Amino acid sequence: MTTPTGPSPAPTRVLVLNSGSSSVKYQLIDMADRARLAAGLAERIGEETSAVSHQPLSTGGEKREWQGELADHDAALAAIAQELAADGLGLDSPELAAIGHRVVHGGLKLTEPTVIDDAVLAEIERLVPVAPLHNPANVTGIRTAQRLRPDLPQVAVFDTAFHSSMPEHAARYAIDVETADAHRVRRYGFHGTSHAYVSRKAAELLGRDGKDAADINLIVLHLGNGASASAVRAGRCEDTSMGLTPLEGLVMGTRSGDIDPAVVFHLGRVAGMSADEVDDLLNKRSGLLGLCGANDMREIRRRMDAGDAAARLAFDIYIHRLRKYIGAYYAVLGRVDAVVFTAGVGENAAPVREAAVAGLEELGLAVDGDLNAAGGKEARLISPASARVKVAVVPTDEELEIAEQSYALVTASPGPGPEGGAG
Ligand SMILES: Nc1ncnc2c1ncn2[C@@H]1O[C@H](COP(=O)(O)OP(=O)(O)O)[C@@H](O)[C@H]1O
Ligand SMILES: CC(=O)OP(=O)(O)O
Ligand SMILES: [Mg+2]
Repeated sequence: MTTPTGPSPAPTRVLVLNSGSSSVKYQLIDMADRARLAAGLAERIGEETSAVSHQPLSTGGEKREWQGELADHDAALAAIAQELAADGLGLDSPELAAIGHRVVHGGLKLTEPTVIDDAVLAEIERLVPVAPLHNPANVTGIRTAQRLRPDLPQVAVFDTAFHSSMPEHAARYAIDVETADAHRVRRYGFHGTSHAYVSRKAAELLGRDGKDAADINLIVLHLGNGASASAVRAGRCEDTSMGLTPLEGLVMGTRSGDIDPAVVFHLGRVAGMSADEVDDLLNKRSGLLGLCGANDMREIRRRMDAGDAAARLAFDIYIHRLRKYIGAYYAVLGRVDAVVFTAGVGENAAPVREAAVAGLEELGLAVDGDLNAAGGKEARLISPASARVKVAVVPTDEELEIAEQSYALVTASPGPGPEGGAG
């Protein structure tokens, strides 16, 4: 007897890897129905107290936690692969269509989702100096994934891509043009995958109120560990708060955001600090952490409630900067339909949202106390019904967006694989 063997169905699953300096977030998504099959996080990579938490979503099983030592990203990906395999979703699965990687800096050349070949990987590595906290981890994640599945297309989706539409007057620093061009010193912007996804979801939300998506102006506030604001007109970025690197702009968990560049020379001349030491200070020992010793907004709120003056001041500085950007982008856009909060702090911290727009009724901005306090996982409005400018909370989903873009690319290519892709 012979068993009928039809052509095997085309693979539809995408594994998304978001590799950070000491963590890897991952999701396995089936693009046939956008079902999330598994999600998890490997953290504290390189320490003795590494941990993996894995959510087996396809089986509805219990979250699994593992603790031990993950020496490096290779070890972390091996642990992730093992967790997936335990659910029958191993990396050797023929149902995998692609592995999608979040890559933070794509520079001037890489502005579209791209199948990764040697030249693309070399370009991502070349950009390490302008994304020192992120691109090295992205490169490691890609190399490890390539080793595990050399046959699969590996797709890079860039944080900088969405902002490549910024007009020249927003993207250029006011410094000597020849020097800037010789070294590609300009504003690139980051968190673009999130800003793009959230802008689209916010337009859908406002569209239910009868707004025309092609005429919606938004101020999007992505407030996570890293934080950035963007001014979006009809789905295109007009300005964003991060610049050459993800250090410019808002006050962040451990990054200073905007600072007089002369602070750098001053610390060099007066404190004898090297460029690398100042880099480390501004990226890793500043922001909320530098101001009050904590970078988690939950911890800062707890300390404020207990009367901690340093936590109060850190919060006030964070909010002051945020309000300056709301004002600036209001002026950039001229007319604003909504201010949109997203990411860990933006989605969860009602006091941050309230303080960010407090007293701005003259600009048409206000939040409703009850709506703001009510939690929820759905995109929602938190402004009073009468508000001229809406305030919204829109959960971001960088992983789904990366999966969408990766899958679209590999299914559009003539023959999926590095030869068939864009580049
Ligand atoms: N319930 C909450 N209240 C206040 N802040 C929160 C809450 N939940 C998460 N956060 C904040 O979100 C931050 C992480 O945001 P996230 O978007 O996950 O960041 P990243 O992707 O950069 O790691 C944490 O540092 C924490 O301050
Ligand atoms: C670009 C950036 O700041 O990313 P993250 O918020 O993940 O650190
Ligand atoms: Mg994030």
